[in-house]
Amino acid sequence: MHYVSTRGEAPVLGFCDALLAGLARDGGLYVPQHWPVLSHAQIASFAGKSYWQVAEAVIAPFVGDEIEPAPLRHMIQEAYAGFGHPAVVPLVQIGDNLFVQELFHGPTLAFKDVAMQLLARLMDHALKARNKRATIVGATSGDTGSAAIEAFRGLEQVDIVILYPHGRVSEVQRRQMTTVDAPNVHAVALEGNFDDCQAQLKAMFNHLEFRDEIGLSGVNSINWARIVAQIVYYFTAAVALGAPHRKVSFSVPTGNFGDIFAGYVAKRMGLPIERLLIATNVNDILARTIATGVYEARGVKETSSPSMDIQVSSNFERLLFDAYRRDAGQIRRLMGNLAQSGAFEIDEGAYEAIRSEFDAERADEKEVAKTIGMIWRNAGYLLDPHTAVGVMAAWKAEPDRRVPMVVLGTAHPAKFPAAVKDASGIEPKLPDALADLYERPERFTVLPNDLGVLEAFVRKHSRAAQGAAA
Ligand SMILES: Cc1ncc(COP(=O)(O)O)c(C=O)c1O
Ligand SMILES: N[C@@H](CCOP(=O)(O)O)C(=O)O
Repeated sequence: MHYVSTRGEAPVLGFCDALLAGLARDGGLYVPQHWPVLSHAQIASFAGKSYWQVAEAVIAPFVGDEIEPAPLRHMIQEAYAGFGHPAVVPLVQIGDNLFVQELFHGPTLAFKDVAMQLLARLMDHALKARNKRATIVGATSGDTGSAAIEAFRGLEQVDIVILYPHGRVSEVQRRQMTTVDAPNVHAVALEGNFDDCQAQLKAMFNHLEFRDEIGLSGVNSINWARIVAQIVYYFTAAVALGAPHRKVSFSVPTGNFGDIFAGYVAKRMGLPIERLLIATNVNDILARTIATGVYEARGVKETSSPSMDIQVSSNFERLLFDAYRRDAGQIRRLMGNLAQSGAFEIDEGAYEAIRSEFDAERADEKEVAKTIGMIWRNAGYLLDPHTAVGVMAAWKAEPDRRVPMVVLGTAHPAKFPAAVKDASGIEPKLPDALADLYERPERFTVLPNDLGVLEAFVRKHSRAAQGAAA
């Protein structure tokens, strides 16, 4: 399998090089040259299989012959062995034809662990095979950062710097990033919002000299391998509910568009998904885009679902690339408009292609609180605010739910205890492994939203830049 950039001006790479590259050198995102398709019989055969078996079948076509089957299997098995539920990502019914897929049984209690636990193993494998070191820089609104730090801490081949928006993540999220005592981990509280963190990260990738000097790699969903690992749970959920003989819809709490894009890929691979519902909080750029065809960034508002307080949704570029029939020139034009004027308009044919696959709904702060309270009272189930956005969107989009609707449960309620308690009266408890989180000492550096300062910090902590032997 080969990977091409959505902007068409970067080298075509194999899986491991795309994995280590993160963002393409032309500023675009890597996507596979074609979508692999699984047969009806193959999808049907997933029924009753363990999570790692389905993961192996779904992920292997994207890896091709770049990693031998035995080590790939071993990495997948190891990645999910530590999850706190035997089903890894169990389904829970919370209403008529309404389910939550709990993606938060990994070590940092958010769906990011599902991909990050595998990504760290894949990167370590690829770096060792090349006898190389990498410096990972990640941008986070809270969950990617903690999952990445947990997955990469102590790894000999990598140094990791995580940029999070100062004062705009929950206390649990912050402590998960700042209390890890490992010499290769560096948490930076950036004076700005998540979009600033992501913009600085992309600026580092686009500064090619710096990128090469530090061996820059990425763990955000701009990295194709993140998306690959997230495709798997669409298959396990749908098959548990009767696929491929029956269609299933998904409501996905959305920010950077990575998680729902994984659902789109699952559909391209042959999974019978009826609708993909983009669920946004009041930072609703994607809901507005689906309604009007105009993608227009506005100021970010702080909400009780901080991980979705995002305006520029990186992975939407991957969808546009498909919707424009893979015309990279069109993507360069749209991204140029976005950089220049903060907006672009999607042409009619591409807009129709997007509308044929996606719906979108938005939930405001009152609706999120109401949803958490109602589901607690009616189903005895505690939602985190991000998942609550997904449930409210599902109610709005499909009140009668002809087909089963799976809401992706993207975080454990204990990551956002204040918001959950306000809405339900219940204070969710952290699992035992994190019970002393509030007592652990914190270690982080506050830095201004300034590329030069950030690059100097990263360079100082990069063993690759200092020429340390791998
Ligand atoms: C808890 C939670 N829910 C939803 C999202 C949105 O996912 P995505 O950015 O893949 O759209 C995020 C962050 O990415 C998150 O951390
Ligand atoms: N919500 C995310 C934002 C970054 O998203 P990613 O999927 O591109 O890593 C977070 O929690 O950091």
